[in-house]
Amino acid sequence: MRFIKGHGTENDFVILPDPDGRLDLTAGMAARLCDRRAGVGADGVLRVVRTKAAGEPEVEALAGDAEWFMDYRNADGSVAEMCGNGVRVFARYLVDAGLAAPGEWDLATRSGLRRIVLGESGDVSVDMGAPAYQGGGEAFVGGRAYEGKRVSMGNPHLACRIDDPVAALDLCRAPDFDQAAFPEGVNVEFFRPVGDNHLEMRVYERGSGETRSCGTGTVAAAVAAAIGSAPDTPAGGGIPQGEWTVDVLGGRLTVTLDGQTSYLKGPAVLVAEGEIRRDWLTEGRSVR
Ligand SMILES: N[C@@H](CCC[C@H](N)C(=O)O)C(=O)O
Repeated sequence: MRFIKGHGTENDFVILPDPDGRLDLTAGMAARLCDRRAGVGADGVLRVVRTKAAGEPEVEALAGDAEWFMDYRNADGSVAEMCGNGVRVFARYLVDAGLAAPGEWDLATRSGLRRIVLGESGDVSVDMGAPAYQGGGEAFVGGRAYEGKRVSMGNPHLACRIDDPVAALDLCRAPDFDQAAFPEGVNVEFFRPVGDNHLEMRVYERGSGETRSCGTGTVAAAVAAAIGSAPDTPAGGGIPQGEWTVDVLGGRLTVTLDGQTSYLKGPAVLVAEGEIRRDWLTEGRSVR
Protein backbone atom coordinates (compact mmCIF):
# COMPACT_ATOMS: atom_id res chain seq x y z
CA MET A 1 0.00 0.00 0.00
CA ARG A 2 1.41 3.38 -1.04
CA PHE A 3 2.09 6.06 1.55
CA ILE A 4 3.49 9.58 1.52
CA LYS A 5 5.11 11.29 4.49
CA GLY A 6 4.53 15.00 4.96
CA HIS A 7 4.52 17.70 7.58
CA GLY A 8 3.25 21.20 8.31
CA THR A 9 5.63 23.05 10.66
CA GLU A 10 6.85 19.61 11.75
CA ASN A 11 3.41 18.33 12.69
CA ASP A 12 3.90 15.15 10.67
CA PHE A 13 1.56 12.74 8.96
CA VAL A 14 1.41 9.46 7.11
CA ILE A 15 -0.77 10.08 4.06
CA LEU A 16 -2.65 7.01 2.81
CA PRO A 17 -4.24 7.36 -0.64
CA ASP A 18 -7.48 5.33 -0.54
CA PRO A 19 -9.61 7.09 -3.19
CA ASP A 20 -12.41 4.52 -3.32
CA GLY A 21 -12.63 3.87 0.41
CA ARG A 22 -11.44 0.26 0.21
CA LEU A 23 -9.24 0.35 3.30
CA ASP A 24 -10.89 -0.48 6.61
CA LEU A 25 -8.49 1.70 8.63
CA THR A 26 -8.76 0.55 12.24
CA ALA A 27 -7.48 2.42 15.30
CA GLY A 28 -4.84 -0.27 15.71
CA MET A 29 -3.59 0.20 12.14
CA ALA A 30 -3.37 3.99 12.54
CA ALA A 31 -1.46 3.61 15.81
CA ARG A 32 0.95 1.09 14.24
CA LEU A 33 1.64 3.43 11.34
CA CYS A 34 2.35 6.35 13.70
CA ASP A 35 4.68 4.36 15.96
CA ARG A 36 8.07 6.08 15.66
CA ARG A 37 10.06 2.93 16.35
CA ALA A 38 8.00 0.02 15.04
CA GLY A 39 6.10 1.86 12.29
CA VAL A 40 6.56 4.73 9.84
CA GLY A 41 6.26 7.36 12.59
CA ALA A 42 3.95 10.39 12.67
CA ASP A 43 1.66 12.53 14.81
CA GLY A 44 -1.32 11.36 12.77
CA VAL A 45 -2.68 9.63 9.66
CA LEU A 46 -4.43 11.35 6.76
CA ARG A 47 -6.51 8.88 4.74
CA VAL A 48 -7.27 10.42 1.34
CA VAL A 49 -10.72 9.22 0.28
CA ARG A 50 -13.39 10.51 -2.11
CA THR A 51 -16.11 12.16 -0.03
CA LYS A 52 -18.79 9.96 -1.60
CA ALA A 53 -16.87 6.89 -0.36
CA ALA A 54 -16.13 8.22 3.16
CA GLY A 55 -18.23 5.58 4.87
CA GLU A 56 -19.68 8.23 7.25
CA PRO A 57 -23.17 9.51 6.24
CA GLU A 58 -22.63 13.05 7.58
CA VAL A 59 -19.45 13.36 5.55
CA GLU A 60 -20.91 11.76 2.43
CA ALA A 61 -23.63 14.46 2.49
CA LEU A 62 -20.82 16.93 1.58
CA ALA A 63 -19.91 15.04 -1.60
CA GLY A 64 -21.64 17.61 -3.86
CA ASP A 65 -19.37 20.36 -2.51
CA ALA A 66 -16.03 18.65 -1.98
CA GLU A 67 -14.52 15.77 -3.95
CA TRP A 68 -12.07 14.77 -1.22
CA PHE A 69 -12.48 13.94 2.48
CA MET A 70 -9.66 14.17 5.02
CA ASP A 71 -10.07 11.14 7.30
CA TYR A 72 -7.78 12.23 10.15
CA ARG A 73 -6.56 9.90 12.94
CA ASN A 74 -4.39 10.73 15.93
CA ALA A 75 -1.22 8.78 16.75
CA ASP A 76 -3.11 6.64 19.27
CA GLY A 77 -5.61 5.70 16.55
CA SER A 78 -8.42 7.93 17.82
CA VAL A 79 -10.55 9.91 15.39
CA ALA A 80 -10.55 13.73 15.52
CA GLU A 81 -12.94 16.22 14.00
CA MET A 82 -10.36 18.53 12.49
CA CYS A 83 -6.64 19.07 11.95
CA GLY A 84 -5.43 22.45 10.70
CA ASN A 85 -1.95 21.35 9.65
CA GLY A 86 -3.42 18.13 8.30
CA VAL A 87 -5.78 19.88 5.86
CA ARG A 88 -2.91 21.96 4.52
CA VAL A 89 -0.63 18.93 4.00
CA PHE A 90 -3.58 16.97 2.56
CA ALA A 91 -4.25 19.77 0.05
CA ARG A 92 -0.57 19.93 -0.95
CA TYR A 93 -0.66 16.16 -1.57
CA LEU A 94 -3.79 16.43 -3.77
CA VAL A 95 -2.16 19.07 -5.98
CA ASP A 96 1.18 17.22 -6.07
CA ALA A 97 -0.58 14.00 -7.12
CA GLY A 98 -2.65 15.77 -9.81
CA LEU A 99 -5.90 15.04 -7.95
CA ALA A 100 -6.74 18.74 -7.55
CA ALA A 101 -5.64 21.93 -9.29
CA PRO A 102 -3.87 24.82 -7.61
CA GLY A 103 -6.39 27.53 -6.74
CA GLU A 104 -9.33 27.61 -4.33
CA TRP A 105 -11.59 24.73 -3.46
CA ASP A 106 -13.29 22.97 -0.55
CA LEU A 107 -12.17 19.90 1.35
CA ALA A 108 -14.54 17.82 3.46
CA THR A 109 -13.65 17.20 7.11
CA ARG A 110 -15.64 15.85 10.05
CA SER A 111 -16.13 19.51 11.02
CA GLY A 112 -17.63 20.38 7.64
CA LEU A 113 -16.17 22.04 4.57
CA ARG A 114 -12.84 23.89 4.72
CA ARG A 115 -11.83 26.26 1.89
CA ILE A 116 -8.24 25.85 0.74
CA VAL A 117 -6.12 28.34 -1.19
CA LEU A 118 -2.81 27.17 -2.63
CA GLY A 119 -0.48 27.56 -5.58
CA GLU A 120 1.75 25.06 -7.44
CA SER A 121 4.15 25.33 -4.50
CA GLY A 122 4.61 27.32 -1.32
CA ASP A 123 2.37 28.03 1.63
CA VAL A 124 -1.15 26.67 1.98
CA SER A 125 -3.93 28.76 3.46
CA VAL A 126 -7.19 27.42 4.87
CA ASP A 127 -10.41 29.00 6.09
CA MET A 128 -10.67 27.28 9.48
CA GLY A 129 -14.22 28.43 10.15
CA ALA A 130 -15.57 30.43 13.08
CA PRO A 131 -13.80 29.69 16.37
CA ALA A 132 -16.27 29.15 19.22
CA TYR A 133 -15.18 30.72 22.52
CA GLN A 134 -16.73 28.69 25.34
CA GLY A 135 -15.48 30.41 28.51
CA GLY A 136 -12.71 29.67 30.96
CA GLY A 137 -11.05 26.46 32.04
CA GLU A 138 -8.01 25.11 33.85
CA ALA A 139 -5.11 22.79 33.09
CA PHE A 140 -2.64 21.38 35.61
CA VAL A 141 1.03 20.66 34.91
CA GLY A 142 3.28 19.32 37.65
CA GLY A 143 0.68 20.25 40.26
CA ARG A 144 0.46 23.87 39.08
CA ALA A 145 -2.80 25.30 37.76
CA TYR A 146 -2.94 27.28 34.49
CA GLU A 147 -5.97 29.39 33.61
CA GLY A 148 -7.09 29.06 30.01
CA LYS A 149 -9.83 29.77 27.49
CA ARG A 150 -11.93 27.00 26.01
CA VAL A 151 -12.12 27.36 22.25
CA SER A 152 -13.72 24.92 19.84
CA MET A 153 -12.23 24.76 16.36
CA GLY A 154 -14.44 21.79 15.57
CA ASN A 155 -12.10 19.98 17.95
CA PRO A 156 -11.67 21.02 21.60
CA HIS A 157 -8.92 23.32 22.87
CA LEU A 158 -7.88 24.91 26.13
CA ALA A 159 -5.47 27.77 25.39
CA CYS A 160 -3.55 28.99 28.45
CA ARG A 161 -1.55 32.19 28.54
CA ILE A 162 1.68 31.92 30.51
CA ASP A 163 4.27 34.51 31.55
CA ASP A 164 7.44 32.42 31.38
CA PRO A 165 9.08 31.26 28.14
CA VAL A 166 7.26 28.20 26.80
CA ALA A 167 10.62 26.36 26.63
CA ALA A 168 10.59 26.18 30.44
CA LEU A 169 7.44 24.02 30.58
CA ASP A 170 7.75 20.35 31.38
CA LEU A 171 5.31 18.61 29.04
CA CYS A 172 6.71 15.10 29.46
CA ARG A 173 3.32 14.08 30.83
CA ALA A 174 -0.18 14.99 29.69
CA PRO A 175 -1.62 18.04 31.46
CA ASP A 176 -4.53 17.23 33.76
CA PHE A 177 -7.87 18.90 33.11
CA ASP A 178 -11.47 18.86 34.27
CA GLN A 179 -12.96 15.75 32.66
CA ALA A 180 -16.48 17.10 33.12
CA ALA A 181 -15.61 20.22 31.07
CA PHE A 182 -13.96 18.13 28.35
CA PRO A 183 -15.71 14.76 28.18
CA GLU A 184 -14.11 14.06 24.79
CA GLY A 185 -10.63 15.13 25.97
CA VAL A 186 -8.87 18.33 24.96
CA ASN A 187 -5.82 19.74 23.19
CA VAL A 188 -3.96 22.02 25.62
CA GLU A 189 -1.97 25.02 24.34
CA PHE A 190 0.42 27.17 26.36
CA PHE A 191 1.23 30.51 24.77
CA ARG A 192 3.20 33.61 25.69
CA PRO A 193 3.02 36.97 23.91
CA VAL A 194 6.49 37.87 22.58
CA GLY A 195 5.56 41.01 20.63
CA ASP A 196 2.63 42.81 19.04
CA ASN A 197 0.17 40.13 17.91
CA HIS A 198 3.06 37.68 18.14
CA LEU A 199 2.94 34.53 20.27
CA GLU A 200 5.14 31.58 21.07
CA MET A 201 3.27 28.36 21.77
CA ARG A 202 3.63 24.75 22.79
CA VAL A 203 0.86 22.18 22.64
CA TYR A 204 -0.03 18.85 24.16
CA GLU A 205 -2.43 17.21 21.74
CA ARG A 206 -5.24 14.87 22.59
CA GLY A 207 -4.35 11.48 21.16
CA SER A 208 -0.83 12.40 20.02
CA GLY A 209 1.06 13.91 22.99
CA GLU A 210 3.31 16.92 22.62
CA THR A 211 3.66 17.80 18.94
CA ARG A 212 5.85 20.44 17.29
CA SER A 213 2.83 22.29 15.95
CA CYS A 214 -0.97 22.26 15.93
CA GLY A 215 -2.88 24.34 13.39
CA THR A 216 -6.21 24.36 15.20
CA GLY A 217 -4.24 25.06 18.41
CA THR A 218 -2.56 28.16 16.96
CA VAL A 219 -5.97 29.58 16.02
CA ALA A 220 -7.27 28.78 19.52
CA ALA A 221 -4.23 30.52 21.05
CA ALA A 222 -4.74 33.61 18.86
CA VAL A 223 -8.41 33.73 19.89
CA ALA A 224 -7.48 33.36 23.57
CA ALA A 225 -4.80 36.08 23.27
CA ALA A 226 -7.24 38.44 21.55
CA ILE A 227 -9.93 37.78 24.15
CA GLY A 228 -7.31 38.38 26.86
CA SER A 229 -7.09 41.96 25.57
CA ALA A 230 -10.91 42.21 25.50
CA PRO A 231 -11.79 40.41 28.73
CA ASP A 232 -15.47 41.35 28.57
CA THR A 233 -16.00 39.05 25.57
CA PRO A 234 -18.80 36.70 26.64
CA ALA A 235 -18.64 32.98 25.91
CA GLY A 236 -20.41 32.50 22.60
CA GLY A 237 -19.68 36.16 21.81
CA GLY A 238 -18.17 37.70 18.68
CA ILE A 239 -14.86 36.64 17.23
CA PRO A 240 -12.01 39.11 17.73
CA GLN A 241 -10.15 40.56 14.75
CA GLY A 242 -6.45 40.79 13.86
CA GLU A 243 -3.51 38.97 12.34
CA TRP A 244 -1.30 36.87 14.62
CA THR A 245 2.10 35.32 14.14
CA VAL A 246 2.44 32.13 16.14
CA ASP A 247 5.87 30.54 16.63
CA VAL A 248 5.70 26.84 17.40
CA LEU A 249 8.54 24.39 17.96
CA GLY A 250 8.43 23.42 14.28
CA GLY A 251 8.21 26.84 12.65
CA ARG A 252 5.85 29.75 12.18
CA LEU A 253 2.15 29.99 11.31
CA THR A 254 -0.03 32.99 10.56
CA VAL A 255 -3.55 33.24 11.93
CA THR A 256 -6.03 35.83 10.72
CA LEU A 257 -9.24 36.55 12.61
CA ASP A 258 -11.68 38.76 10.69
CA GLY A 259 -14.65 38.84 13.03
CA GLN A 260 -16.49 36.16 11.01
CA THR A 261 -14.04 33.35 10.49
CA SER A 262 -10.38 32.39 10.94
CA TYR A 263 -7.59 31.67 8.45
CA LEU A 264 -4.43 29.63 8.95
CA LYS A 265 -1.44 29.95 6.65
CA GLY A 266 1.92 28.20 6.58
CA PRO A 267 4.15 25.63 4.95
CA ALA A 268 3.05 22.13 3.95
CA VAL A 269 5.83 19.82 2.82
CA LEU A 270 5.88 16.34 1.27
CA VAL A 271 9.11 14.59 2.19
CA ALA A 272 9.01 10.92 1.14
CA GLU A 273 6.91 8.17 -0.32
CA GLY A 274 7.03 4.41 -0.29
CA GLU A 275 5.20 1.15 0.18
CA ILE A 276 3.76 -0.22 3.39
CA ARG A 277 3.58 -3.99 3.67
CA ARG A 278 -0.09 -4.84 3.58
CA ASP A 279 0.37 -7.96 5.73
CA TRP A 280 2.05 -5.86 8.44
CA LEU A 281 -0.54 -3.08 8.23
CA THR A 282 -3.65 -5.20 8.29
CA GLU A 283 -2.36 -7.91 10.62
CA GLY A 284 -5.15 -10.27 9.55
CA ARG A 285 -7.84 -7.58 9.41
CA SER A 286 -10.07 -7.06 6.39
CA VAL A 287 -9.18 -4.93 3.38
CA ARG A 288 -12.27 -4.67 1.21
N1 LIG B 1 -2.41 18.70 14.91
C1 LIG B 1 -3.72 19.04 14.52
C2 LIG B 1 -4.84 18.64 15.45
C3 LIG B 1 -5.04 17.13 15.43
C4 LIG B 1 -6.24 16.65 16.21
C5 LIG B 1 -6.11 16.77 17.70
N2 LIG B 1 -5.04 16.00 18.24
C6 LIG B 1 -7.44 16.35 18.35
O1 LIG B 1 -7.57 15.21 18.82
O2 LIG B 1 -8.36 17.16 18.37
C7 LIG B 1 -3.85 20.44 13.96
O3 LIG B 1 -2.90 20.83 13.26
O4 LIG B 1 -4.87 21.10 14.12
